[in-house]
Formats: sequence, structure tokens, C-alpha cells
Amino acid sequence: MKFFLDTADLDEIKEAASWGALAGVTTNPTLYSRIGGKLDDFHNHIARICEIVDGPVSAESVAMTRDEIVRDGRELAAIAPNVVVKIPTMVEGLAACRTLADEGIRVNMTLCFTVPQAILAARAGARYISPFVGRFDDISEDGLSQLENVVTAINNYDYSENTVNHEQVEIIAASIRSANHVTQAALMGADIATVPFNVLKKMIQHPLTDRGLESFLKDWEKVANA
Ligand SMILES: O=P(O)(O)OC[C@H]1O[C@](O)(CO)[C@@H](O)[C@@H]1O
Repeated sequence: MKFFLDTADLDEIKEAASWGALAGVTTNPTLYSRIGGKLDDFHNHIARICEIVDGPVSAESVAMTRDEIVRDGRELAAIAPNVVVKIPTMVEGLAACRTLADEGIRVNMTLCFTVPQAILAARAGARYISPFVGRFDDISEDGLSQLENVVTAINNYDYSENTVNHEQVEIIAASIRSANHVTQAALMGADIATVPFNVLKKMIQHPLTDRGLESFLKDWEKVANA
């Protein structure tokens, strides 16, 4: 499994990248607004993220028609070679995905909740598909089971004939709220988890690691003082 950081915060991205395990970044309009982002600085901000991270950086279009999404997508993709255009899973989004994929632009289909949505996204040439986990949990449904269904359904077939350079479609477990979501997503075979920085920090922590470290240090002090 690969990890993307789900944020638009440059300090979080720099810190996570320094850990050596970061494969990419996802942003969305909410995350950009949370850092006080300005409309006319959006493209520059994506460029700054792409300078920090080599891997895919998802930048979302907020357009609602296929022509506008395609126009947005071309502009976003021109920012850096590792930009992935993020598009909502809706009819206009599918049509735009097809056009952009045919032009060699990688697309991440977001706001995906069901197997049929994911299959249509894969057929329309999506390179990444982002099923949401936490938002299902928010409405008292089981987000992890929904994710598992999407992982199984997509892995049952080969969609690479539809994608840029015939790359494999990858499933990004999105709307991740806990380290346990990551564990379960990895066990079911999701390719990527995109995680907020607070979840990434929790992923490295365990009280037994802390306790073990404390006792190793204490015992090493005895060796040093012997
Ligand atoms: O439900 P949340 O925590 O707002 O997460 C929304 C998800 O949407 C995305 O835009 C999907 O890629 C991610 O940025 C994020 O994982």
C-alpha cells in the first residue's frame, strides 16, 4: 500500500515528506479553503506542492460542465508533470475524464461511493478512483465494507486498456479518519490510502513502542555507566 497525504498545508507536506514514506498528495476545495487559500494563488500553490513531492498531486476542478472541467483539467495538468486532475464522479465528470485521459492527462475520480460509480470511472479512463470511507460512517453506514466492494469489483477486471499508457487503475481509500481505517484498507488490498496528517501521526504511534524504547534507553544507561 502507498500513502498520500490529504492536505493543502505546505508545512504538513514538508514534514510528512521528510519521513521518507510519502508517495503523493491529495487536495480538495475544503482543504485549500482551510489553509486560507486564495483563488488566484491556487495554481501557484499546487506548483509549490509539486516541488516538495515527486509523486502524484491531485488538484480538483470545481467546474460543473464537461467542457469547463476539461479546460480546468488542461490548465491544472500544465502546472507540473505530476499533477493528477481530480474530478467528481458524475456524468459531466465521466465525459471530461474520457477526454482528458485520451489526451494523456491522469485523472482521479473523487466523491465515489458505489461499485457502479467506480466501474464507470474505470471505463472512462480514470487512473485513480477515490471511494470515501468516513462519509459513509458519518451517515451510519459501513464505509469499510463499501470500500471493500469497490476494491473487489475493480480488481475482478483489467481496466488498463482505458488508462493513460495502459497503467493499472489504483484505488485510493479516501475520507480516512483513523489508523484502523488504514489497517482495514490495507488488508482488503486498497492500493493507496490518502490520510490527513493527524492520522499519519497516529499510524506511527504505539504505547508498547514507547514503553520498549524507554526500557532500552534505561538499560543502555546501565551499560554506559558500568
Ligand atoms: O470526508 P473527509 O474527511 O472530508 O475526506 C474527503 C476526502 O475527499 C478527497 O477529496 C478525496 O480524494 C480527499 O481529499 C479526502 O480523503
